[in-house]
Amino acid sequence: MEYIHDTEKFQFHNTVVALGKFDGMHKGHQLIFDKLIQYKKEGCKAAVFSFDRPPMNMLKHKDVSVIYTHVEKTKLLSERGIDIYIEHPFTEAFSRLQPEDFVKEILLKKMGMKILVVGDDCGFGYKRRGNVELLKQMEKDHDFRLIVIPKLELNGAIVSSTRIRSLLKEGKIEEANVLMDTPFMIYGPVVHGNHLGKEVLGIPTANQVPDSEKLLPPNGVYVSRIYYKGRQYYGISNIGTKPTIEGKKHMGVETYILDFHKDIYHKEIRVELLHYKRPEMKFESLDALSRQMHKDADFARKYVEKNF
Ligand SMILES: Cc1cc2nc3c(=O)[nH]c(=O)nc-3n(C[C@H](O)[C@H](O)[C@H](O)COP(=O)(O)O)c2cc1C
Ligand SMILES: Nc1ncnc2c1ncn2[C@@H]1O[C@H](COP(=O)(O)OP(=O)(O)O)[C@@H](O)[C@H]1O
Repeated sequence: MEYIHDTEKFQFHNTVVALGKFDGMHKGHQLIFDKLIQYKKEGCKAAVFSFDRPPMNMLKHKDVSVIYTHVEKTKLLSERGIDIYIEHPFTEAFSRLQPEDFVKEILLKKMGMKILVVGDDCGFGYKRRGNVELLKQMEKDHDFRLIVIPKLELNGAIVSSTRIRSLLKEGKIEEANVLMDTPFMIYGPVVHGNHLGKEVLGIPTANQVPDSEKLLPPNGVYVSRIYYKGRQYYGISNIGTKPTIEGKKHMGVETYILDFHKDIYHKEIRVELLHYKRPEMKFESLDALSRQMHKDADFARKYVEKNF
C-alpha cells in the first residue's frame, strides 16, 4: 500500500476513492471498503482519502483522541487490500477550498478518480458545504460515478466512530466490539519494562506504550487475544500506570500471553481486548500483586475455554 502524507504532490490514475476519516474502521466503514475492493477487481486502484489532523486552534473541542493511530490505521487498511492511503495536509488554504474545486482539482485531476464512494452524510470542502446532493449534481457534468452507502444501523442505533468512542470511554468493551469489524486493538512494538514480570512476579508481561493520542478504555485488566507473526494467542492484559510499582508513571499495556515462551522484544504485536475483568489497583506488596495476576491468568484461561 502507498501511504501518502505531509505532501500535496501525488498523481494517480483510474482510482476508486473513499472519502473520510474512518476512525475505528468499524462495520459501517467496512461496507464502503467492500465497494472499493469490488471495483479494484474491475481494474481500479482502491484509494482512501483522509486529512491529517486540523491544527489545534481550528478544532471546536479539545478531545482529539482516536480509536486507531496513523500506524494502526495504515496497518489495517493495507491488510484490507487498499492500494493508496492519503492523509492530505489540512492547511489553512486547503480548508478554504470550495467543494466543487476539491472534486475537480484534487479528486478528478490528482487522484484520477473514476468512482467515488461516500457515506450518505458526507461533508467536505469549505464549511463542509459539499454533500451528496452536490456530488449528484457534479456527477452529471463530470466523468465519475458516485456510489452512496447508507449508514449502517445495529442494535437500534447508527454505527459511528463517536458511538464507539463513548462505549470505549465507559468501559463497555464488548458493546464497542460488536460495532467494530475486529475487536478494539493496540498495535505496536514490545518494549522493555522494569524486568519485574518474569523474575519477581513469576509472570512475564509484554509491554506496549500506546501513542498519547490513542483512546483507551478505563484502566483495568482485560482478557485479550494476541496476534504475533500471523499466529493467534490468548492472554490477559493490564491497561494503566501500574500504581503498585514505584517510579515514573506512564500509560502502558502489559500482556501475559498464555502458553507462550518466546523473546519478543522490539517485535510488533496486536493485542485485542475482549472482556473487562477488574479495575487496576494498588497492592500493598509485590506478593499480593503476583497472587492476583496469577488469578487473573487463570480467569483468562477459563474465559477463553468457555467462549472461544
Ligand atoms: C493480568 C495483569 C494484571 C495486572 N494488574 C495490576 C494491578 O492491578 N495493579 C498494578 O499496579 N499493576 C498491575 N499489573 C501490571 C504489573 O504491575 C506489571 O505487569 C509488573 O509490574 C511487571 O512489569 P514489567 O513488565 O515492567 O516488569 C498487571 C499486569 C497483568 C499482566
Ligand atoms: N508468555 C509470555 N507473555 C509475555 N511475554 C513473554 C512471555 N514469554 C516470554 N515473554 C518475553 O518476556 C518479556 C517480558 O518479561 P518481563 O520480565 O515482564 O520483562 P519486561 O519488564 O521487560 O517486560 C516479554 O517482552 C517477552 O519478550
